[in-house]
Amino acid sequence: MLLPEAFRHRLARARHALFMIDYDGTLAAFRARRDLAYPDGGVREGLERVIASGTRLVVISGREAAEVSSLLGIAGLEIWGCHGAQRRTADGESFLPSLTAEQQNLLAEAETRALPVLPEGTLERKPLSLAGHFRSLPPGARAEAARDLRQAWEPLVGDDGELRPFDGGLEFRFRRHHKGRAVATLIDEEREAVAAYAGDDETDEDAFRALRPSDLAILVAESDRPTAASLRLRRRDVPALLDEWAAIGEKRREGKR
Ligand SMILES: O=P(O)(O)OC[C@H]1O[C@H](O[C@H]2O[C@H](CO)[C@@H](O)[C@H](O)[C@H]2O)[C@H](O)[C@@H](O)[C@@H]1O
Repeated sequence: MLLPEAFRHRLARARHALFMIDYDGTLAAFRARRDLAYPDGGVREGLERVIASGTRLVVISGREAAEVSSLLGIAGLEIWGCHGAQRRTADGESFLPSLTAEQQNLLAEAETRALPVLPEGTLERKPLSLAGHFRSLPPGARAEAARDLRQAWEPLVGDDGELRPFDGGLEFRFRRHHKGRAVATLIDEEREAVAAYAGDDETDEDAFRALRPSDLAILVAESDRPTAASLRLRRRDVPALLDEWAAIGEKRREGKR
């Protein structure tokens, strides 16, 4: 059993369940080619089983939702992309907040500053942010690219724009778009639900901190590190975690019949 016993009991008795989970580094291994980061074995089946067991399952990713959707290829999956600012419903309808003219100018300026310092093909343009990726660079060039990009973007940091490191890169984003906000919104929509969030990265710490004390924050990591999560699992444990969660829901459903 991977879930703490007290949480298992709460989940077994819950009338509503909410499971929020990150994509890269949690459901899929990191790859130098972002378009090839397909889910690990057993993940698709596990997610489908969780949904069928009656849980509201939401994937919350730094990527645009459509990318996660095409990598996962699961019909009827709710995905909140762009660090949770973009909402894609289970029906595939997508809602993206618009940027102000000032924000659009800031993003354009960030792109202008990034292009001369980043090797070709390492800047990812997203609807609400820009991410510089260092994973595909030779080890010796990574620190240099990270330093140069930080220096290029630092003058743009202010009340609105911020720099956030993530596993393998650095992102220029807007402060109000973060996973903690998405989690707070979902919990507000599902006040009665027993909830959990699982993720691996620095950006997932925002999500952990937005949970209620009775919810479960799961860090997916190979070794310990400072975190707001109370449980740590390895990525290879994730399919079993999904199965365990689904089995509890299935039992709850059988009990209701
Ligand atoms: O919030 P997540 O679902 O964890 O997304 C975080 C970022 O994931 C992607 O980048 C990461 O995965 C790539 C594929 O394995 C890898 O090449 C890169 O080094 C990783 O940082 C995605 O490209 C970003 O937009 C997401 O913010």
